[in-house]
Amino acid sequence: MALRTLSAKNAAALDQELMTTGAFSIDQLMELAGLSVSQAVFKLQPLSSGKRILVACGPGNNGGDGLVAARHLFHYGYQPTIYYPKQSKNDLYQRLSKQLKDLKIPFTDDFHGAIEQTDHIVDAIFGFSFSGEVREPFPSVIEALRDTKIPVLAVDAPSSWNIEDGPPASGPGKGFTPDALISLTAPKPLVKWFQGRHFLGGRFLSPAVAEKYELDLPKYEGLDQIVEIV
Ligand SMILES: NC(=O)C1=CN([C@@H]2O[C@H](COP(=O)(O)OP(=O)(O)OC[C@H]3O[C@@H](n4cnc5c(N)ncnc54)[C@H](O)[C@@H]3O)[C@@H](O)[C@H]2O)[C@H](O)CC1
Ligand SMILES: [K+]
Repeated sequence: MALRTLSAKNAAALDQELMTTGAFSIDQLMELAGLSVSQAVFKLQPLSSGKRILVACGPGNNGGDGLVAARHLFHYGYQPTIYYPKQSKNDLYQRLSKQLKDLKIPFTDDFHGAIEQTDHIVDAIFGFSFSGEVREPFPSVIEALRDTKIPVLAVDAPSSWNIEDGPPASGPGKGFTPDALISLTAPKPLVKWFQGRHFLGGRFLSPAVAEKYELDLPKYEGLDQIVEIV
């Protein structure tokens, strides 16, 4: 099933529309995005195969999705660890971090040490607003994601990939091919170059918005917040 894609520009416009005329708040959208990420982890990494999940969070909303996912994962019985080197002062991210600290979920500054002690990794570093060369402190983190044998689930985009043009031809992300991807609301054009397991989240889109942005509304099963694209 090849779903229609959403450019970075239209993804930002759609989010703005949901939060204005659509009357959603960013907290709601991020909660639903993070919940869908947690469900993808549950599908990819059964609790019986290892509970340790390293969640790498970037400075924007992609990172926020990772923080939300970590909270849900804790409640499912996983042991998340957070790497969040560029913490935003924004109230929403502060509250999401506080919720995790109240659950005694560890935050680490040592990504390279943490990657040796995890069963699965969530790449919530950059989403549809990534552009240009990867800036510090993330180049060595992206290299570690590229080189590790531990499975990686990328949130909305493999971090460092160009949203329209896919994998970078140079830099730390050259050769970074995560095992799985969860696209949020709609796949971005980069999925053309992605070959792993692919999930879609965003079970809140109205038929009218889907039609306006020319998106496919997939058939979600039961209580699922995700659907696997096969
Ligand atoms: N509709 C949905 O399903 C929702 C998805 N969400 C997620 O939000 C991201 C997009 O979030 P945004 O804040 O616009 O941007 P990013 O997180 O992708 O990144 C911005 C952040 O990164 C910095 N940055 C950009 N380029 C670089 C670079 N080359 N080097 C270093 N740092 C860089 C930039 O300065 C910002 O700080 C979307 O993909 C979804 O994951 C929302 O949760 C809402 C609902
Ligand atoms: K990402």
